[in-house]
Amino acid sequence: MKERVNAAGQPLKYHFASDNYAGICVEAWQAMEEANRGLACSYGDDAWTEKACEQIRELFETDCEIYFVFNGTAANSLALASMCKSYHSIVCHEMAHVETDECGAPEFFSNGTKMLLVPGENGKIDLDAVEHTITKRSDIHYPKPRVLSVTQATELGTVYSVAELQAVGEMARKHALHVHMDGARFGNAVASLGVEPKEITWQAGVDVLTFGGTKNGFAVGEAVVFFNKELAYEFDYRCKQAGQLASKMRFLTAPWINMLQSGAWLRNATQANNCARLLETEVKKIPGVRIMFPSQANSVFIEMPEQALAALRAKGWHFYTFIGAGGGRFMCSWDTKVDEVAALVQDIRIAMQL
Ligand SMILES: Cc1ncc(COP(=O)(O)O)c(C=O)c1O
Ligand SMILES: C[C@H](O)[C@H](N)C(=O)O
Repeated sequence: MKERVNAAGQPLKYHFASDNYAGICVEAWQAMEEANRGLACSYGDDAWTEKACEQIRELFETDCEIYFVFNGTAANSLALASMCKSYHSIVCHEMAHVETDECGAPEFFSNGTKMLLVPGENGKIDLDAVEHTITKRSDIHYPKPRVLSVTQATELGTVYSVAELQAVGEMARKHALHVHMDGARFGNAVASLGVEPKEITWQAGVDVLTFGGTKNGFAVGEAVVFFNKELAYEFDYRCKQAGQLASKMRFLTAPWINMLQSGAWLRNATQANNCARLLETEVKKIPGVRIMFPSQANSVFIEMPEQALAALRAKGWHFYTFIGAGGGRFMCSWDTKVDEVAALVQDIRIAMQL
């Protein structure tokens, strides 16, 4: 494949663009290869899918319903649509992916549910703002709040603590709301907190989790985990109608078995988080740059002058600046290497001296 270069002829460096840029880890690849043996039932009636569900129930230590879809937008949107009616509203952070980066899919798949946005420091919902949003109106003209959505780890690279999530659950119960957790980077949150998955999900009051595989080293695929099994009613039909029921489901689900059994899901997340910690530590030593949010998962948001950002791009570095409140997002993945962090730090140091 021909190497891509920028306008300055520099090879493009995707190492910190997004964890979506990384490839497939060996454990996921081997699992797909192992599943590629002969014939198997389609549409999820295969042995690998059954085993993957068992493995996820074992991980969360509870009986839950699990479905597998191709990506996180589908996982979030279909999960949210199963948690509310079209005349309801979903309360989420103003920088939530379901609001900013899913192109209206949650509203589309729920036939019109309204997103009600709340602020909050470091990408986490402010519960006073949530309560105000939920209670400020009770008239028939206001889209009735029904779901509280949080992202764990957040879009800004922070992580809700167990206590914070318990407070979210209490708020939801107080106002008869369901709790949705966008867990596109759930593994990174578990690795960061060092807790059991159950502590930051059903034990805190989460009803439905979208559990990310894609960013964790899988080829493709997210698990929609219903801890509140009533909300899973006819979810299979919702997936089918949305074009999210994989005919060769075994290739989505086989990796879940190996990744969870081997612990690779947590190793991968830990590697990504550790690289982000190293990046944050080293960048903090450079005069003139500012770390915008506490880096608690696998991304670091760095504020620097525009000409420094331009100098990094001129050297081929590719990164997003449209997430959060400006600055550059530098996202580590399971495949990030320490020497790649060092190379970026060196180029930031040089860019800041121009
Ligand atoms: C916080 C968050 N949620 C969900 C997603 C899922 O998006 P996609 O549909 O691209 O898999 C992403 C994508 O990277 C994300 O960053
Ligand atoms: C922002 C983009 O949609 C993707 N979710 C990412 O985090 O890279």
